[in-house]
Amino acid sequence: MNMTSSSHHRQRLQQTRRLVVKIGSALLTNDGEALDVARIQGWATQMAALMKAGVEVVLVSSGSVAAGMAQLGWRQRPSDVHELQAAAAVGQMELVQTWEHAFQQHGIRTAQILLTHDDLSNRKRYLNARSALRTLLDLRVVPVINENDTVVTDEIRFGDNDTLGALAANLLEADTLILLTDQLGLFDADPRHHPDAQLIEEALAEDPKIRAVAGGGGVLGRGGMATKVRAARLAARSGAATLVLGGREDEALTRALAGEPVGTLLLPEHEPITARKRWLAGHLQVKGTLVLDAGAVRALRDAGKSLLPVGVKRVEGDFRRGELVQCLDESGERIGKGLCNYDAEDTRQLMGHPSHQIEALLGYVESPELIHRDNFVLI
Ligand SMILES: Nc1ncnc2c1ncn2[C@@H]1O[C@H](COP(=O)(O)OP(=O)(O)O)[C@@H](O)[C@H]1O
Ligand SMILES: N[C@@H](CCC(=O)OP(=O)(O)O)C(=O)O
Repeated sequence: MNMTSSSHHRQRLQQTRRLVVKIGSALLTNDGEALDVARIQGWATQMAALMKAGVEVVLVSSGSVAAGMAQLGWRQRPSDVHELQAAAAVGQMELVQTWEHAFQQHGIRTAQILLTHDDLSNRKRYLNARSALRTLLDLRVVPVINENDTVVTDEIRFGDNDTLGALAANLLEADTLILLTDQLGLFDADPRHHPDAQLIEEALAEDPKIRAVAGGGGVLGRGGMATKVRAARLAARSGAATLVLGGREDEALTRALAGEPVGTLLLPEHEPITARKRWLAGHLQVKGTLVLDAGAVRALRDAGKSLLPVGVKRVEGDFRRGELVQCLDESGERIGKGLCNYDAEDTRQLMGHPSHQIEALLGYVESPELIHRDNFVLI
């Protein structure tokens, strides 16, 4: 196994700013019993504490089919897709109410987001989802994401919210994806069938040996470790580390983000910044244009610096904070692209001004730079 020095990599979990937590069906419903409300409250308490410490939290919650089955008194997961969809529709109501109630105890609101994989491969819907989710995070609301089971057939058959968790991590450039599950992590063989299997503490998400040990899941969720390992590879594209973590352990989330050696950490091959830049270069569509003066072009191209508002001469397009913009020199040649820390209107107000005037011009300061160098790629 491609083991790496444990403590060093665990530290990156302590630095998590934006976290996606995905919780599987088996865990949420205590292996198919009704929703485990006490545990849900426990996880909400841990997430609320993380939010108070400044971490942005996005939740991907499975469990609609399993909760619906319990409510309808079905003991066996039906194979008929329409019955699965009916169970999901019933269960989703209880699921979101339970999360809303659990977070309410901490003065935090939640929002229901139902997505399909198709939504995230369609450019326009992808950007819509991204903007809505970013706005919710700005409002300190916890998005509770699940698949839109009524309109899909493949996903509901294969039950794969692990992938949805990874896509959410890509979409929001999260630094950490936690897959909470019913095992302590990824083992070198399925512990349900091999009681002496050993927990893998750390590996590269791309390691082929990791793929080989990951088997399918139980009867409720079904994705198993195979979809978790694939999700870790997807999340690694945008630089996120994935932690497969036992959700039944006390304070599992709190301990993991304090850097304790719990669960299996699946790391991106490239440093987060390099991975994010590669992903930025290939995966996002530009929403606007900044025309830069010669000094700013030199700072970005030759000195690898961040872009400051003072070096911007013109702003085109209508983009939101955090969206991708391209940077051109005054002759129209493309210099690069990056994520802009201010929306188009604010950027227009700031252009040409030194950063110490930002507060006076806008009444707030998001950051002194318009585009941080970690979020910029040269073309
Ligand atoms: N190498 C492995 N290590 C740990 N669990 C494994 C492994 N291979 C298969 N599994 C199975 O994956 C299951 C978890 O996946 P799944 O049932 O889909 O859960 P979830 O609902 O959390 O997504 C475990 O209960 C276990 O039986
Ligand atoms: N939308 C389905 C997703 C099922 C699913 O992915 O389950 P899991 O493998 O337990 O995360 C549900 O909520 O039941």
